Amino acid sequence: RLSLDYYSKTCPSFNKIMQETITNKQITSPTTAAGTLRLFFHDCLSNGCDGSILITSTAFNKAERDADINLSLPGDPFDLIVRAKTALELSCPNTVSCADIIAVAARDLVTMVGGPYYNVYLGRKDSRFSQASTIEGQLPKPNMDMSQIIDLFAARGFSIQEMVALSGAHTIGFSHCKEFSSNVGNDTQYNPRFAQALKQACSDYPNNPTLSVFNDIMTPNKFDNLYFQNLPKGLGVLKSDHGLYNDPRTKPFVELYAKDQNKFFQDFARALQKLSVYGIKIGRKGEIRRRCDAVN
Ligand code: HEM
Ligand SMILES: [Ca+2]
Ligand SMILES: [Ca+2]
Repeated sequence: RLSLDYYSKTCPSFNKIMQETITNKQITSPTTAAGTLRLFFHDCLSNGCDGSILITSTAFNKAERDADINLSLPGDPFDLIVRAKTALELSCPNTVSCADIIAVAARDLVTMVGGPYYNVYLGRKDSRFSQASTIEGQLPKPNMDMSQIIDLFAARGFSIQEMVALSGAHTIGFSHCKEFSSNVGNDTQYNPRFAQALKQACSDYPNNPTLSVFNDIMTPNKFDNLYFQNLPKGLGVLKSDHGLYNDPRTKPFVELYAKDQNKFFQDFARALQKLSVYGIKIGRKGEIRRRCDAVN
């Protein structure tokens, strides 16, 4: 079973090593926080929070991280996990799972950029496989309509309110132009001046696929509720962001979180804590990987 002090005897330096590694990485690469939160979300929704997303492909196996939807995950969070795992293996070999490392890193980074703190229960095991072909349909896409997104979360036990709270993660980080550019011109939900600015920022994106914009133009690096305040003003970036304000099932929660940051923090923390134990493997259902990018 999971517990808060899972490593207190077997790896007493766990907390210290995690904190040092995470702080160093975030200070030198401030985009690590958003990247790690998205990495964690994608790991958990694809076959559970089991580190399956960290495995690299081989000649015989195309792994999850090479599925189309994961190709935009930045390198920094993967690098962070490697650093933490390397340091942990020196102090306490074969003890700490990669799945636990991501869960703690996501929590610490959310807190570090201004968001809420919540407890992360430990003792997850790592998956023994990772296949790109298994994740089709497991992750939301910005062009899905709201019913599809609601159903996708509901199938995993998350309510509409929890889904809206979790989407508040878009208060930090980036989206690449290809994720929204086809909607900007013909979607009236965008604020016209904002649409103009997005078009301009993305004008060269067919030639330059790395072009991207902030998810929250007001406070892109701070975890707060400005994302929800942006939506009624037409300042959402993705079609799915606009959808949250334009669907009667989700709109009341957008309005609630736009008004009340404490409520957003409370609900986000609770929902992310719930997500962080989704589909976990314990006991013999998994292993402690020696390297996070390969099964033992
Ligand atoms: C509700 C449905 C959701 C959809 C359709 C969606 C879609 C996307 C897309 C297309 C991007 C841009 C990625 C890129 O271009 O690099 C993105 C970014 C991001 N998403 Fe979501 N997302 C959803 C929910 C969530 C949830 C629940 C979380 C976490 C709890 C999350 C966390 C993030 C973060 C942190 C980023 C920024 C990543 C970065 O800066 O590297 N998203 N999302
Ligand atoms: Ca997984
Ligand atoms: Ca923000």
